[in-house]
Amino acid sequence: EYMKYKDPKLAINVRIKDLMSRMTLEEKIGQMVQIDRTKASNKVLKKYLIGSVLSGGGSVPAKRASAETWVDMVNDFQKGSLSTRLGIPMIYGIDAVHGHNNVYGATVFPHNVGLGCTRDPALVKKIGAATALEVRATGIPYVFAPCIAVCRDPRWGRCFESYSEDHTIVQAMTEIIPGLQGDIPANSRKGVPFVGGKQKVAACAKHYLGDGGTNKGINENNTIISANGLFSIHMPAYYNSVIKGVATVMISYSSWNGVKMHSNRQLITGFLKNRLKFRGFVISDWQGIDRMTTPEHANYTWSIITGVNAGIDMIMVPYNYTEFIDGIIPLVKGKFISMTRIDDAVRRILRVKFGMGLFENPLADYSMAKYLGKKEHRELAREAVRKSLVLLKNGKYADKPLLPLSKKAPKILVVGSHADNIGNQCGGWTIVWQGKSGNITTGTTILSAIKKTVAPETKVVYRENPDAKFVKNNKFSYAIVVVGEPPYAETFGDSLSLTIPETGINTIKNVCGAIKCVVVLISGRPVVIEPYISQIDALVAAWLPGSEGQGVADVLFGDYGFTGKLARTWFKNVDQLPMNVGDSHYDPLFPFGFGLTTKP
Ligand SMILES: OC[C@@H]1[C@@H](O)[C@H](O)[C@@H](O)c2nc(CNc3ccccc3)cn21
Repeated sequence: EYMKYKDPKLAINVRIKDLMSRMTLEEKIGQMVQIDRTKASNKVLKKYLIGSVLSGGGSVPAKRASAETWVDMVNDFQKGSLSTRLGIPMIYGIDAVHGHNNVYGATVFPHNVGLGCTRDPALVKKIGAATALEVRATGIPYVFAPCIAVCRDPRWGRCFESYSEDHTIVQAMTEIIPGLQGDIPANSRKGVPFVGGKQKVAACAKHYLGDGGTNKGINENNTIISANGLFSIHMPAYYNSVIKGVATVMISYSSWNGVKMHSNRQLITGFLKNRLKFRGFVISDWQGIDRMTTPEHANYTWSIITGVNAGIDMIMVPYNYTEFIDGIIPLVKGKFISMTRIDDAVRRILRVKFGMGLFENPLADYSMAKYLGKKEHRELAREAVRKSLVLLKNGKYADKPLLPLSKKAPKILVVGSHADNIGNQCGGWTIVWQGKSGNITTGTTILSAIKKTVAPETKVVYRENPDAKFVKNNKFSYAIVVVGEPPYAETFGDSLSLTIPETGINTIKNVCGAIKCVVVLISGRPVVIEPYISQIDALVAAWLPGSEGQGVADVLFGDYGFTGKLARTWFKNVDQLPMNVGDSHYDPLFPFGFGLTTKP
């Protein structure tokens, strides 16, 4: 029969009010629960009234699953939610942090560390729009992106997820949010979540607050900084995100001056909700409330009370959802958590779901499958790769630049662990959580791009790690050396040494010691390179370019000029860290903003 909340002609506030008035405590609590897909099913969603499901890094319905398989999985979960008493649709979330990176065949864009070097917010907005289409192709309406961390120490394992050490660049790159969600209508109230229809997705500004400022870059650790420092460096991009209508904000595992962010009521409720007027929902990180205690999960009751009372609206449980539900219900009944707090959380979640049209379009179809890995998106990614490259050295003598390389050299040598390896050029959060070396998805390796770019008569010889004799005795005009960091994510990426693996250094020495070489560095951050600079003729920072390696060859061979500028200080040695632009003591190998250019 007719119920106001089901009527799309009514104002969202009217629909929320009507629905809230009908909901039991169990139905309200269910909306606050997000579980991993491995624990979800049509039956579980129906029985426990779960409001959200996620794919953790690399969690897929099947290896190399097609868009249609994804759609079928999401729809099956959704039908469970739609069959509940009130039929509130669930929202499925996934980390699409550089394209739809969990999905085989999706376009993999450069990671944020490279995008910051483009200084091109309009480009990043287009990347958001393309990503939204590829995510919707798989029936998913919500992404845990963008990460708007301001990484202040490259020893942090997640520094590659940060656009820059300079918050103003991070602020500019929040343009990805209207790309993902759509432009907010001119007269809409600031802070209200906005998602413009079935070709757009809800976004998530993360991780609030100060994730990029932890001590020595230790992941999930302590950000020791004054309130002034926190608000001037780590907060600004959240203003931009809220003004642009970001639908959700994810809380950081890290602490500020010893206080866990997941417990920080002043910053979550006091500032983000009450001062910035953020009206979307706040989501915890994975087991974020468990990790409020040491050891984690040591006092789950306290974690639930403190996390929910701090202002967390949706809990990424993700596995022990019965423990959470059975834990929180008595806490509300016993007034440890007020009904007002629960209603605020549910209202925010419903506002996002109503606002994005999820009640009207809860189920996906196969009509958007064609967007996954679409040629136009790969061309956009290729452009982003071109603009992200930073030329740090171009020839041992200023009047003898090595780049752009000749396409007509008779014979050239390509070497290195990262030259013919899609997995290595994509980095972490690709196909699997940590990323993986090898032929893990579709795309163009740097080697195949080089082969496509040089003249047909040019001979391209590839050796992953040749010895010096081979290099010397084969009359190569020059060598392209592609080496760098292996893929990593989160704590696995934390490094105090910031060296690249020995093999890569070996390759540089063997090759650059014998013939003219251009080193293309694949890394998630500045790494130790100073000791080898004198042996290297030309040096390119390529960051983590993603699936479209053609963009690297486009610029190496002069079809396009180098334009990228460092968005991060390149240190001389790790003893200098942390060292950021503006610091009183600033003695970099290459300063923030540095980047040589070449003419196309
Ligand atoms: O994938 C969901 C979230 C992601 O959006 C956050 O940015 C990230 O902090 C995040 N981490 C995990 C899983 N972390 C984890 C760490 C150690 C063991 C198991 C899981 C999930 N997520």
